Amino acid sequence: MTTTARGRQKPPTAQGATVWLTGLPSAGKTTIARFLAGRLRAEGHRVEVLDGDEIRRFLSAGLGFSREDRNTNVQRIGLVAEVLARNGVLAVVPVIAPYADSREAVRKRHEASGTPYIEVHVATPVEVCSERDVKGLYARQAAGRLTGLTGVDDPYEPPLDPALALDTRSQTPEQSADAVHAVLAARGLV
Ligand SMILES: Nc1ncnc2c1ncn2[C@@H]1O[C@H](COP(=O)(O)OS(=O)(=O)O)[C@@H](OP(=O)(O)O)[C@H]1O
Ligand SMILES: Nc1ncnc2c1ncn2[C@@H]1O[C@H](COP(=O)(O)OP(=O)(O)O)[C@@H](O)[C@H]1O
Repeated sequence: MTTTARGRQKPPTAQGATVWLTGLPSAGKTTIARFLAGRLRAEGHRVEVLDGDEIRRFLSAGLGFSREDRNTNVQRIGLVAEVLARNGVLAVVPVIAPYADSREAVRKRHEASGTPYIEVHVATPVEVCSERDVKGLYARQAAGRLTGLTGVDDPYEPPLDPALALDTRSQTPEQSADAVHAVLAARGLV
């Protein structure tokens, strides 16, 4: 607590951060984001989950999955996340963000304002993702009804130096979320 000029007690300013969960479709990004957000909220933190699907319905409506459109989508989300995080919110971002240069631009935006940015690679192999196939995208691609699926016939550039890489084959979603929480705790952010 700090004391104001009039002697009133002011709560300490909350420290925000962006946690970006990058990985293939069906890797586990959304599931981990939900578990992590639930735990953080229960601890009293201000949390927003910027879900890729929801963002694409509104903020990024009309964008497709070309390299250019994905970059535009990721930069928009990066801007919103940074604004939230700069103002004390823990912004949790389960978004594929397949290109390293796009992710780097988001990192730089955070660095420019001194806002913590934590990159987590949800490193589920494509074979496991295609078995999970939560939204049926891998089946549609295999049937020739979808092209440009990330990790199959569209690029995914894995992070070279993430704060954390998760092997979701050997963890429950809760364990994966707890591992992300541990990184936040180690950095004094929670
Ligand atoms: N061609 C293609 N490639 C990848 N993903 C596809 C595609 N078409 C639709 N979808 C669905 O779009 C969901 C959101 O994508 P993102 O906004 O996270 O993608 S990106 O970062 O802009 O690349 C993404 O959500 P998740 O499955 O939760 O990752 C997919 O379900
Ligand atoms: N450790 C784990 N972390 C996250 N998801 C997991 C894990 N283990 C199994 N899963 C399952 O994998 C699927 C991932 O789906 P989802 O979170 O929608 O992926 P994405 O958002 O990356 O497309 C869910 O059915 C989830 O229950």
